[in-house]
Amino acid sequence: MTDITTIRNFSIIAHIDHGKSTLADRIMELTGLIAERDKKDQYLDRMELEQERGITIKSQTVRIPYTAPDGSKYILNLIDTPGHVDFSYEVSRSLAACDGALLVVDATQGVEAQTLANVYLALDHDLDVLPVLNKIDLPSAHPEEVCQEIEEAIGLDCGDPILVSAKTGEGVKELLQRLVREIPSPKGDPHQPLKALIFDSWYDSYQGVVVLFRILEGTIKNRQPIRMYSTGKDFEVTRLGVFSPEPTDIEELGPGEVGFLCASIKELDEARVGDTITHPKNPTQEPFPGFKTVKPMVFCGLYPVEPAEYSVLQSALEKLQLNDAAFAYEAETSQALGFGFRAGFLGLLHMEIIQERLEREFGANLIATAPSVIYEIHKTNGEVFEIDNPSKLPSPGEIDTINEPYVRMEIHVPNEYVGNVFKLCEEKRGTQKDLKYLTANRVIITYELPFSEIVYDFFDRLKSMTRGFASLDYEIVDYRPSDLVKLDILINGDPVDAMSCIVHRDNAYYRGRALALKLKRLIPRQLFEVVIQAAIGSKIIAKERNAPLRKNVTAKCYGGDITRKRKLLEKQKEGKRRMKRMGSVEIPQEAFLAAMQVDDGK
Ligand SMILES: Nc1nc2c(ncn2[C@@H]2O[C@H](COP(=O)(O)OP(=O)(O)OP(=O)(O)O)[C@@H](O)[C@H]2O)c(=O)[nH]1
Repeated sequence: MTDITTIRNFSIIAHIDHGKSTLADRIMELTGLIAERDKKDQYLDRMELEQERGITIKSQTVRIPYTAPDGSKYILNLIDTPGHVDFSYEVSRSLAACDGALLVVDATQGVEAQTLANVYLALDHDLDVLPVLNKIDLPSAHPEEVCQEIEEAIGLDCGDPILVSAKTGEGVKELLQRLVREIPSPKGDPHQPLKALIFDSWYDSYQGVVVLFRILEGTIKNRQPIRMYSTGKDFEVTRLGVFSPEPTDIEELGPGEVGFLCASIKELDEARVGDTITHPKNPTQEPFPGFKTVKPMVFCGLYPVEPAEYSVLQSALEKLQLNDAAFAYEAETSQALGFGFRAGFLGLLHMEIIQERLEREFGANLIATAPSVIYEIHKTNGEVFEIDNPSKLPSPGEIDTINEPYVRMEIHVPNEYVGNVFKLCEEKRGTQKDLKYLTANRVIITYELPFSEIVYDFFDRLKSMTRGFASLDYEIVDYRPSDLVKLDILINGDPVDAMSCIVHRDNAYYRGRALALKLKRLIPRQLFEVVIQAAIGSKIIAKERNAPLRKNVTAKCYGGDITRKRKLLEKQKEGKRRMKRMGSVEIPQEAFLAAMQVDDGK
C-alpha cells in the first residue's frame, strides 16, 4: 500500500490539439516510465484508429513513479481524458477520480471553447486546476496575453504560469515539481469500509470485464470478495493491478490509489461506470452518488451491403457495444435496404468512429443512412412518443406538434469572423443569446439552435467560414415545438424510406429540389431511365431524371486489350461493393448521405 501523502491523482484537460497527449508522453519519458527508444508516438492513444485521427477515445490511466530533485518519491496517477465535445461525459467521470488537473492551453492559440467547458467540469468536481501554457517553443507563442485570457475568462489565478514545450520537453521537469507541490494528495482511511469509484470499465476477451477504479476509503486485496453497490452483486477479485504503463499485478491497494481489477464479470452492465465497489461483509454506508447515464442523441441506419452479411454486422455490433456503453443499437427493417440496424451515438464524431471501426476492425461492408436526431411527436389523439427515424413519422393529419431538441452553443472566434458566424447560425434557425469579448479581438458568441441543423454540415461550414479559427462547445438544453415536415424521396416511383428526412417547412421546397439534383448526380446512369422525385406528403415538389445509358462500359476499350478490360471490370466491381440494389436500380452509399450535403442556399 502506498503512503497516501505521496499520491497525486490528476488529469490533463485541454482543448483539442493543444498538446495533451504530447505532454503526457513527455511526462512518462522524463520520469523514465517509457524509454525514448520504445516510445510509440503518443502512448496513451492506444487504438490504431485513435493514432490516425490523433484523438483519444477511451480513457487510459497510468501510474508513474516519480522522484523529485530533493529525493522524495511520489506516485503520480495520470488519468487521461478525451478532448472532444461528444465525449464530455467521459471527461467528467475521469475527473471524478482526480484531485487536480493540469489545464493545458496552447500559447499560440489561447483559450478555446473546450478549454472553458473542460475547466468548468473540473471546477464542478472541486479540482485544483494548474494552468500550463504549452508550445512556448513556437515563435508565435504569446504567453502573457494567454495568461490574461485565462484570468479573465476563467477566473483562474495565472500570476505564476507554468510554461512548457511538450514537444521539446522544456519546462516539463519544473511542471512535475509544481504538480507535486500544488496538487493535493488524496484523503482516505484504510480502516474504513471499502468504497471505490468505478470510473471506467471495458470488455476484454481474455479477462472479461476490466474495471478501473479509485479507492476513496478502505483497501482492496487480490482474491477478496467485492460487491457492486447498485446491483448488490458479489464477485471475487481474480486480478488486481495498475497500468505502469503495461498492466502490472499488485497484491493490495489502499485509499487514494488508482488501479484495475478483474473479477470474472461477464457483462459491462455489472460494473457500471459511476458505481461503488464495496465489501460484502462490511459495506460502506455512503456510496458515490453515481453519474448521469448518457443517452445517444444521434441515430442512423446501418445495413449490410449484401443481405448475407447481416450476421457479420450483427456480431460486430455486439462486440463493439461490449466496449462502449454509450453506443446503442437495435434491429430495424427498411423497405429499401432490407434487414439492418438502427444505431444511436453521442454525437457525429462518435458515429464516424463506430462506422469506421465496423469497417476496419470487423470487415463489415455497410451502407449508412444520414443521421437523425430524436423527435418528440404529439399526436392529435393525445399520444406522445419519440422517433429516431424520420420514416417513422406519422402522417401529417395525425400530428398535433413535433418537438425537436435544441442545443445551446458557445462559439469562440476572432472578431473578423463574427459576421460569418451570425450568418451561418441564422441560416441554421439559430437565436442569438449572448456575445462577449474574451479579449479585444476574440469573441464568445452564444446561440440556441435546433440540434438537427448541426448534425449535418454545421462543423465543416463553420470551419471554412472562419478559416478554422472557430472553436465550439454545445449541450442539449430542451425540446421545442417546430413546424417540421417529412421530405420523402422516390426513385422510379418507389419511396426510399432510408432517404426520408425531417426538415423545417420553410426550407422544405429548397431542400427537396437540391436533394433531388444531388441524387441525380450521385446515382449513376443505368440501362433504363431513373426518375428521382422529392415529395412532401403526396405532393411532388421536385423531379429529376437520369437518361438511360446506351453503351456497355467495356465498349470504350480499344482493340480488345484484355487486361485493360479486366481492370475496368474490376474497378466496376470495386465500385459495386458500395452499391445497394433497390428493385432494379443501383444506388451508391453516398446517395444515402446526400441529405447531409445540401444546405438551404440562403
Ligand atoms: N511546436 C509544438 N508543437 C506541439 C507541442 N505540443 C504539442 N504539439 C503538437 O500539437 C499537435 C497536437 O498535439 P496533441 O498532443 O496530439 O494534442 P491533444 O491535445 O492531445 O489532442 P487530442 O488528443 O486530439 O485532444 C501535435 O501535432 C503535436 O505535435 C509543443 O510544445 N510545441
